[in-house]
Amino acid sequence: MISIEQMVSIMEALPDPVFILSRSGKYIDVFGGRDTRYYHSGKELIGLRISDIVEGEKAKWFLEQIALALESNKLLIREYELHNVEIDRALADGPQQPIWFEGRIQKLDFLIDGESVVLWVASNISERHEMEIKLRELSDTDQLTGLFNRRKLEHDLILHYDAFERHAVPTSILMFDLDNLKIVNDTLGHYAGDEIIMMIGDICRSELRKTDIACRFGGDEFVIGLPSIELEQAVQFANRLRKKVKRDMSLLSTGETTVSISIGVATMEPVDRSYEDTLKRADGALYEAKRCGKDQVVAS
Ligand SMILES: Nc1nc2c(ncn2[C@@H]2O[C@H](COP(=O)(O)OP(=O)(O)OP(=O)(O)O)[C@@H](O)[C@H]2O)c(=O)[nH]1
Repeated sequence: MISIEQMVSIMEALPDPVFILSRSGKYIDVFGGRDTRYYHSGKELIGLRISDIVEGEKAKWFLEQIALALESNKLLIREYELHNVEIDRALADGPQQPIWFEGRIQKLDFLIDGESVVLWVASNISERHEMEIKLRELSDTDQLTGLFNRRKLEHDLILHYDAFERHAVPTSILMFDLDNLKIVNDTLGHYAGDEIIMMIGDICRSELRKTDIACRFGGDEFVIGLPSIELEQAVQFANRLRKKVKRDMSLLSTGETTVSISIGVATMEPVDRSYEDTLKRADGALYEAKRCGKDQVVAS
């Protein structure tokens, strides 16, 4: 049979900190979580309220979660970030970097000082969180250029088409293809061709806003989504990009071969049933740009 003293000792040995919190956000007690590589000691918090130690919006969020766990009477699982600089108290030794926590919040079936209480287990999941971000980036990224891949482009264009349908804010789409890459590959080798494709990635990054979506669509074909940009502005941007590519490529030693880009431009229109219709028009315009002699912009 486990004695009361042993039970307290077990509680203190729990690997993750366990908080007993009242409905009004008072720290009634804290157990466990003593490894300072992962946690700060929470003992200093006992007797304080959440609103005494974190700023308004964050405190409100914690109180909402407590209320939800109390009302649902079910285990509530929430992920959140906390940095010790956000906490208005000197906490004993612990991680200096922000910590991602998984909070497991469960109603307790007794009152303390007339208030309902929850048990809140806060597990440090920072490593897992970082790994998830890396995996997401990898699954969204083209390896050679570091631009987005087609999967991510399609995902984002679906959202932009929804915004267009709801608020009539169009996204313009540029589809472009390198001119004469095959000759570079055939004369200077595949690595020289790869270098050119990578340079296109760098140029896109230098020319685009944070909200733009640049994607390697496949092979030597690229697509750029320009949210909130009308056709005329998109054509101007496309010409700037085309000239920049030509200038940068002229500095390479590709012999007789001139590498440039041909661009098709289209903007979401009410006749479009999905982003794919806009993309098809950009593709048609790109075909025209190639047919008319390459190194040019055609709008659909
Ligand atoms: N080095 C390299 N070449 C690639 C890659 N992906 C596609 N290519 C090449 O890009 C070329 C694409 O074919 P085309 O578009 O017909 O060739 P192009 O010389 O650019 O022709 P135009 O578009 O008519 O100017 C092919 O030779 C592919 O092998 C890549 O990742 N690396």
